[in-house]
Amino acid sequence: MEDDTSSINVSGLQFAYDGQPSLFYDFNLHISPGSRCLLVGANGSGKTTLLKILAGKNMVGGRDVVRVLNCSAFHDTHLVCSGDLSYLGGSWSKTVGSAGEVPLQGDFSAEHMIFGVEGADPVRREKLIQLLDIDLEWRMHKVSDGQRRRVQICMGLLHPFKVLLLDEVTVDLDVVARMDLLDFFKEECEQRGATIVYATHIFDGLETWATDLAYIQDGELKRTDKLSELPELQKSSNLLSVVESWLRSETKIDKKRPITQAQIQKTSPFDTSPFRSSRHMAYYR
Ligand SMILES: Nc1ncnc2c1ncn2[C@@H]1O[C@H](COP(=O)(O)OP(=O)(O)OP(=O)(O)O)[C@@H](O)[C@H]1O
Repeated sequence: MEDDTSSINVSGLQFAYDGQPSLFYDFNLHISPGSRCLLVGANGSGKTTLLKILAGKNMVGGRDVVRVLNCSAFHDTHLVCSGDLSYLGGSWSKTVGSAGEVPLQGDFSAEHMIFGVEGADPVRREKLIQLLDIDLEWRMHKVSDGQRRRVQICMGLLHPFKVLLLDEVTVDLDVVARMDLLDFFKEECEQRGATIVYATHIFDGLETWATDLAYIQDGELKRTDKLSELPELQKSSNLLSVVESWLRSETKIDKKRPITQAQIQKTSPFDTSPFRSSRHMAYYR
């Protein structure tokens, strides 16, 4: 059901890649302002696809299906152009307002990239350059992955976002950069009421950072929890082992599923999709 007070409202989302069975079917998700929500799930469960849909990169249904800040993520392009909605993904490019996708691997300086983002507040820009320890003289085609990532993150944060979607962007960062960045994100949520959805497989330090967690299996939302109320976490206080146990039990259930003769006939030796969920099994019947 639509909830006007949420930053993110997904109601009855259906989505399939061309020629594929539905990845999302009647998918619903509501995230409150100020949340730092971890998006967890196995490889291929749909995290990146969901983040891209939330970022307005795919048209899915009508204007009411995927709402961000009470606007349609796909139709209301001002969300991205204004910087209110920012998406930082795995590829080496950054969507910068109306300039569209900006590549981050050419022979440009870090300064050229960062100062090329229009309308940035100089104080915020300086803070981010310091925080991410960026040398403005770096040439983008000669930097390490972690250094290139810092510039990408800096550009993505220059405008004070209201909703930030992060797809495993801290993976190249060293421990200090990652922890400083997580602190900065926390501050942004607590001081400005910004909302962050963060898909990751790295759980170090996230027990006390995240406020919420959404767990996806094969495009289905298996659970959403307030981290402070997660019963398993109260027992072990280790998010990694909690998520590990969920993912391991997922595999066990799948392995126990019987394989029908029809599936064997319709499946190539390299296609494991019928093993993944009962919904996908139905597709192959
Ligand atoms: N462009 C595409 N065309 C067809 N199928 C795709 C495409 N991108 C992803 N998929 C499929 O959609 C499903 C979900 O992929 P997605 O990348 O969203 O998963 P994920 O949870 O982000 O995985 P990971 O943890 O590995 O990043 C997978 O089965 C994947 O094979």
